[in-house]
Amino acid sequence: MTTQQLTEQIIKKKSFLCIGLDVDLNKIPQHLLQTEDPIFEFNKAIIDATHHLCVSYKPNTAFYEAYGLKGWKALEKTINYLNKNHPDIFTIADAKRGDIGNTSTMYAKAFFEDLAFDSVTVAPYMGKDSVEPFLAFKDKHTIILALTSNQGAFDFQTKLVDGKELYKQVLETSKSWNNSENLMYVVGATKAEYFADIRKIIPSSFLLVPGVGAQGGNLQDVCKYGMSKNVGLLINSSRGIIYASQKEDFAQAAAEKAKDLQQQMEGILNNK
Ligand SMILES: O=C(O)c1cc(=O)[nH]c(=O)n1[C@@H]1O[C@H](COP(=O)(O)O)[C@@H](O)[C@H]1O
Repeated sequence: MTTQQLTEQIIKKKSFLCIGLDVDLNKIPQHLLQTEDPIFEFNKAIIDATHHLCVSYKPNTAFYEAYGLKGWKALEKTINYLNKNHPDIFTIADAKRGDIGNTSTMYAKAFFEDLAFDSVTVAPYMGKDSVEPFLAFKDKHTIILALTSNQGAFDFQTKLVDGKELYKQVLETSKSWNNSENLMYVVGATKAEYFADIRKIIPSSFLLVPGVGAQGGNLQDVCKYGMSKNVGLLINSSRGIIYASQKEDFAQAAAEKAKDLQQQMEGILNNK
């Protein structure tokens, strides 16, 4: 999917919501545990109830890898289900990969070819040759960590290197990489006051913004400082949506939480 097509979906659905599919078997409704594939059944019910309210889904691979082969199979079934039934939805494998070049190529094949995701999250700290193998894939997107939502972001990312914050060095340097038009960036919703500075360096790139909901980030503030001419934002919420209820009505409850965010987004887009 191209960024142009993603923007068209945002305008059509009046939403720039990304729902995080971070499935924890301790948190899903008990009755699903009796099914053959509880992780996939949970995802399918959430997707069926929310696909009209969001433009993207982001399974974090940790929540699948934790369950071994069963978990990876459920991830494969989930991406296949999305690609077959909702090809207009932008899919993100949140895997935070990155390694020496030939290893990154294999990671890229795993997520872009074998699993056919539209994008993958990548840690940029091994530099250009660790990220370019992902960028080489046409119409696929590489979402690198810029300024993350957690407290530890202040350990390194905001430290000055040659007089400039490290995350700004990442933003600036990454623009010179081959196929950098395929880059998107992670910026945490908990860091709203940084968005204006970030937009000075990357005015139109898409930003994946996690941290709304369970981590306390504020949607209005993020949009005020982070929205570009073409919207340029994907706001992620995982636990705040998918665990709205642990009872039989869990999918309906998730849809209500998603609808609440979608309506706020519609209001913001109308006033843009
Ligand atoms: O790359 C990410 O998506 C990510 C980056 C970041 O800075 N902070 C962050 O929370 N995430 C992911 O976004 C999701 C947030 O989940 P909730 O806090 O439950 O909404 C999790 O899958 C995190 O791993």
